[in-house]
Amino acid sequence: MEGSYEACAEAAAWLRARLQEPPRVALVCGSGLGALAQELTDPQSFDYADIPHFPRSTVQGHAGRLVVGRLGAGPCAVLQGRFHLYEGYSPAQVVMPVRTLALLGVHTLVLTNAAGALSPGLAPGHLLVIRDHIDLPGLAGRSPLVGPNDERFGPRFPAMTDGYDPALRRLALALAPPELHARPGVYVGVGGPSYETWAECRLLRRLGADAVGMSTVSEAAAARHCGLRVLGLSLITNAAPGDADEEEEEGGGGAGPAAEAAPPGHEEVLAAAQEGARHLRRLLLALAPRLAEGARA
Ligand SMILES: O=P(O)(O)O[C@@H]1C[C@H](O)[C@@H](CO)O1
Ligand SMILES: Nc1nc2[nH]cnc2c(=O)[nH]1
Repeated sequence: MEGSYEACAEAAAWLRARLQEPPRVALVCGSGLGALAQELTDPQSFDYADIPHFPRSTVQGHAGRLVVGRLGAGPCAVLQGRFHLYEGYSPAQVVMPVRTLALLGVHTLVLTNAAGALSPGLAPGHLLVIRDHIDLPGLAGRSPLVGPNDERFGPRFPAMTDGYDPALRRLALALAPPELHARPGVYVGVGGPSYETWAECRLLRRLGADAVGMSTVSEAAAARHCGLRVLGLSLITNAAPGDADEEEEEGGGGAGPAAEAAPPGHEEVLAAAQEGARHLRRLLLALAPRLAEGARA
């Protein structure tokens, strides 16, 4: 039952019976980004604990609440909190809210996250508009699409070359406030919950990733499987470790990696995300009319 079509359909029916208007657009808030829901007017709020079959949020900065209201003129659902593989949830549980919202009639999904910068051009407070992703858990067999395929969600072999909608991406880049220094790039999703080692960061950079995080990729795969349009936004909250460890290894007398930057921590991630959310809220409002347009891809 966990994460099955029937579980998602029951959750969707429960919500439909209580909503003034079913949402057409949905937004998933990353760590510390729950304030994005403050842009909704006429909000109705539901604790995940009350929605049938919804998992529980266990991570600080993820309130565990679904808020449905109007973003601009269009009906929109905001998930204040998501589920991660490192919490012990299965890939199907992680994407259960996305599939539930698809069954409610959502056609466009905005995935936000807090991420570490791998690319030297990115710094805390900057926005990476996701052009493409590397789904490391998925490549290792932990995709929500593994297992018997339920055709009511989508096809056995969905394409992912068009994972992130190019028109929405261009629009986000054009409308982002200058404070966000928005640029397109590649997000790599890892399993977590430990932050990356120096060597892992070096590997991820060589794979072509610009930012690293512990979410988003499973949700994007499930969303495309259901035919949703996806916009992915990574708010950079910290620099992932750089490339400076060789010198220490060789006994070169350098300051060494520990001196280069403080190691990442969740408190720092939350603080930077809350700061950046102010500007992200403006971007969402500007995007609202175009998010509301359109049907499933
Ligand atoms: O849900 P997101 O991807 O925004 O959360 C990031 C990844 C980890 O859950 C946490 C690490 O600080 O923030
Ligand atoms: N994996 C990972 N996730 C993050 N989320 C926010 N910052 C980071 C980071 O540096 N690494």
